[in-house]
Amino acid sequence: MSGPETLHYQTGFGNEHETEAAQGALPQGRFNPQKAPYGLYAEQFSSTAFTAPRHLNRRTWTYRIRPSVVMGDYEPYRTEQPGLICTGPLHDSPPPPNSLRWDPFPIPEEPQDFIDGWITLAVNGDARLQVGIGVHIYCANSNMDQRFFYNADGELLIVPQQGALLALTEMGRLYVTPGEILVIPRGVKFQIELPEGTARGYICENYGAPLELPERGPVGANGFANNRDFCYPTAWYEDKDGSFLLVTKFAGVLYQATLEHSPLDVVAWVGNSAPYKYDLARFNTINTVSYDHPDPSIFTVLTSPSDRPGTANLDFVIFPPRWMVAEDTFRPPWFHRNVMSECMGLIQGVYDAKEAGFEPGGLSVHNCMSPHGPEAEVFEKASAAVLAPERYKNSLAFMFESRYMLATTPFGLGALKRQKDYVTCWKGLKKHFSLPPQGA
Ligand SMILES: O=C(O)Cc1cc(O)ccc1O
Ligand SMILES: [Fe+2]
Repeated sequence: MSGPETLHYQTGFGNEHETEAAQGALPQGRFNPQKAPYGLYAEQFSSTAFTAPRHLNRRTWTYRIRPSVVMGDYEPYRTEQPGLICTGPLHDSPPPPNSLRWDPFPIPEEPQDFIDGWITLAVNGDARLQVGIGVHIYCANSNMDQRFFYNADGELLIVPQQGALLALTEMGRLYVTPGEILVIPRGVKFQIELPEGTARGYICENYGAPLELPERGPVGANGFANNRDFCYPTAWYEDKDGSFLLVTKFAGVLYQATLEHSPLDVVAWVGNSAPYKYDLARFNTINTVSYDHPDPSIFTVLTSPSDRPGTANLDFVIFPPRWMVAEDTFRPPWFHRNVMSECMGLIQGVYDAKEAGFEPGGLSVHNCMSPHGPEAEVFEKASAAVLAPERYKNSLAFMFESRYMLATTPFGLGALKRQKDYVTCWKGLKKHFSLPPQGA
């Protein structure tokens, strides 16, 4: 097993990293010399168009034992389990204006690896147009065995909630635990192992532009997620012949192809497109020290911009442990209606707007313009609270926020884990209105 202690990382978001698992494997001074060192093949991996502006351009040169084209043809994916992976658009499922919430899904009894353990709950946009997101959860109890996966439909933002993940990828290995996130670029081949035997968590599949760090504006040169805290793997490879499957999701359809060698055969690489992990505890939280509850955009870790300025295809926002000091302020999230569609999950603890019914591993969807906010008990309590400085401890919630309305999958709508009475958490909000007596 490769525990956290044996793995080394290179740090710096979007840096041009370079790494070799065998000394001298990385060509110097050019990317594709006539003969690459040690008989390796050079292969470029492009995550943005060749012509994307320099500050957005992402590509990596890999030096591998065999080029990726050494593989069988793709054919439809064969599985005994009916798949629960869906991709936008969902033509027969209009996005619901009702707010939705699910209890956590259980880890299955039957063997299920990371790929077969995907359940899609909501999607928007259109993967074929590279617009929108898919929201999935995963519940797994087996390592991916003799098979590898890549997603042609988007980048994967993986948010573990329970159990560590060991991601074996073309660019190297990453060990990721709850409280950390893992981002795997579109197209990178990988295998997930479960060092603790079981794992559960969330996946946001980003069909749009690769996630990037948000602007800091007047906050300045530091703060929020700092570039140096993003960890990229060092080169690692296996020179393994055998009988393997490469599974891919391409325009919403799963395919498989045979491989006679492990595709994790990159001995050296250089570039700025690679999987990375980030410990959410490193987030430098910035908030009010005077009054009012600021918009949660102050908690944005990563953003996938759309073509409309400031209006994201996907914002990944967290609600980390922090001090609350706002004076004369209703401190929990306010009641609101938002043009952006919100999908929330909970990694641990209790979320300040919802003290009951929103469990770690659960998920909620509050769609475009659908009203939501603190539940009745939270409203009463926070309206009467003594406003001393208070530390919000041991709690970590997050939000996938998108400009596009979220459609719920038929499985998600029909799931026993869906709380059919979610709306009743606001039923107890009483009328408090009264004017002072006339002439008083
Ligand atoms: O709906 C939610 O709980 C997420 C949220 C949190 C917050 O602090 C302000 C606005 C918002 O949408
Ligand atoms: Fe909200």
